[in-house]
Amino acid sequence: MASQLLRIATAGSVDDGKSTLIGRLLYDSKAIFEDQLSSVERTSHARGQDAPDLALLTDGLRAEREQGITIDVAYRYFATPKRKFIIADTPGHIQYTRNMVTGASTADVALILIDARNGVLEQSRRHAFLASLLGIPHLVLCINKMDLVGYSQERFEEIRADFRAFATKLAVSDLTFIPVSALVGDNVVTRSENMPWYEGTGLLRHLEDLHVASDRNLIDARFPVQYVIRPHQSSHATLHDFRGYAGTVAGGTFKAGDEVAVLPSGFHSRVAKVWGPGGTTVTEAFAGQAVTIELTDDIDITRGDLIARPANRPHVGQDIDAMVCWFTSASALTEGATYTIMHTTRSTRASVKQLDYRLDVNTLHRDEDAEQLSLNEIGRVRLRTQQPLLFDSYRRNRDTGSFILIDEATNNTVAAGMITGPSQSEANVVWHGGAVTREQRPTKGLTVWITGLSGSGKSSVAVELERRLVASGRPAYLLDGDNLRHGLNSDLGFSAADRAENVRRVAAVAQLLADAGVVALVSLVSPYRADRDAARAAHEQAGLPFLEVFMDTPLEVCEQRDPKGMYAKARAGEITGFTGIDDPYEAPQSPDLLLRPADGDTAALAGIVLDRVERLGQ
Ligand SMILES: Nc1ncnc2c1ncn2[C@@H]1O[C@H](COP(=O)(O)OS(=O)(=O)O)[C@@H](OP(=O)(O)O)[C@H]1O
Ligand SMILES: Nc1ncnc2c1ncn2[C@@H]1O[C@H](COP(=O)(O)OP(=O)(O)O)[C@@H](O)[C@H]1O
Repeated sequence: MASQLLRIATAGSVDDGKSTLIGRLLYDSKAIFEDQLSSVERTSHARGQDAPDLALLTDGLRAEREQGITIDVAYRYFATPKRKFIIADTPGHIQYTRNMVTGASTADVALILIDARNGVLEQSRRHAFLASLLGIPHLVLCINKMDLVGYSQERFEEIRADFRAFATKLAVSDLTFIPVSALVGDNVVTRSENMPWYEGTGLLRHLEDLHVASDRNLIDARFPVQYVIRPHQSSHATLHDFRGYAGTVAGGTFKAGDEVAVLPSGFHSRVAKVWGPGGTTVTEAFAGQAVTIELTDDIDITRGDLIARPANRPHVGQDIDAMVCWFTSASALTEGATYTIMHTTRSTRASVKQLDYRLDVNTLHRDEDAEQLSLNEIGRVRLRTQQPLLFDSYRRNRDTGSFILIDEATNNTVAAGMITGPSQSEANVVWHGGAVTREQRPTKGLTVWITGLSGSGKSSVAVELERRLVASGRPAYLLDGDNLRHGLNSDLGFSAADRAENVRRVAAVAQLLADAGVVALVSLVSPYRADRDAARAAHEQAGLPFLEVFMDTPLEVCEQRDPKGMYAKARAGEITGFTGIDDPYEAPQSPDLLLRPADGDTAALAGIVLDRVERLGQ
């Protein structure tokens, strides 16, 4: 593989020596153009300086930049024989949050500068926090101006200990400290002879050797469709019938032959071909590559849809929890406000249902009474979108996990957001507590969630459980997917989005029953892991026990039983998207209970579940 590109974000102010450090990297690695250098040398000379002022390399650029208000982040490219680098240089002025978020959201590594004389300042903590919020996997702390503290090892150790104490509260997995002097050149490109006590590598060497391949998410295949190339659109005769989907791979890989699911419709197909930018086919497309995908079937796909794997899909939903950074002083984020949300290739409207808290980035304190987010402030919000989004958590995927908010009146970008996950219940809505507490109720409720293929025996076990529990005096109630689809869920079909909604509603009803002291017995195919996980999370958040029972009956057995003749119809093509046949079933990875036909008949299986329920207490 060609030398891997490293994306670097820098944080720190001019005073910390950031510009000089970048200049030093470019200068000592001979990565700057001759004309730039001679201009810097001339200017330095004119100012009576002997050595070139390396800060001019980046500051000159900044001066140009500040004339225009739109470009806040400058990207510098340089290369060594080992690697190519892009540095996002974000000025440390008032718009720091915005600049850091825009400049650093794709970074592999963040360089944070600390002036050795000043030690860890609020600003250093803020930058480190932002880097961790943005999910930048590697953090390099350059303790700069070591020449001004007599190259003191003690001072270096002191700053390192101080910063480490703060960093334990952050989600940073790789933290490196390098003592440098950008001005003199110590430990930037060449190892310093002034600090023999430092046994690590210099900055450039560290950046060259940084292993980032494993940081990339190669598992979750995601392809947000940017535009559809329709048949007859091309005048080229051979392309006359061509229908392709253009976009940038946002995770995992895509290659011809891959089975895919198109969301939100849930239709399945296969990748026929993957076209690269040059108009030739490529064997495989990776995250970050712009390609056109051709499928074997003609499916109705529009911009904003997403192609994924049948057994590995993003969340589909309208209720989203996210951390949001507010960018503008012209307005503030408040509950109830509505914005345009741009998420991957989809845009829709989003309203702020709730501002959970505002975060003090210096102390990491959460202010739950906050009523708004102003310029540079960060907080957690709950959003409701008009159309469902197809998303992952930002932690899992930076592309499908991030969005921006646009003010509909001014068309300005007012915020960037990082999705933490689907909204975790209505627990934060003002809940009108009744007069009776859960403890005061005569029985303790819980939810038994039985998942499995159609015909796996879910209903049989659930019916038997209900009978036995009620006979023993314990209130229990069966929520059967089939039955609920006649009433509560009669508006839902079997697309991935509808199934997600089906599961969400049934989980909400189960939660109410469990809260009331009833054993809610859910019998639902619920084929997607993410949906079941969300049901569990909602229960856990509300402090209610949740028991996931997996009816692990092999497909062949279910198909043989075929009590309603559904499998026969699915095989005959009379029903499409039937779970197990041409729709996926994502088996639970760690269910609370796993029941197999070999474990006994319905009565025996119900007995196993009952045992577990009784062990949870009354
Ligand atoms: N396309 C498709 N896929 C799966 N199942 C289908 C489909 N179409 C109809 N049915 C019948 O509907 C029952 C499943 O409904 P659920 O509400 O449990 O499904 S889901 O949880 O929303 O996936 C299920 O009933 P059970 O056999 O009781 O599980 C099926 O008989
Ligand atoms: N443990 C079992 N052993 C043998 N047959 C079973 C068992 N459990 C259920 N069945 C039979 O399998 C069929 C499907 O069961 P059902 O409970 O309706 O499944 P599901 O609710 O998962 O669709 C029924 O005909 C039922 O009699």
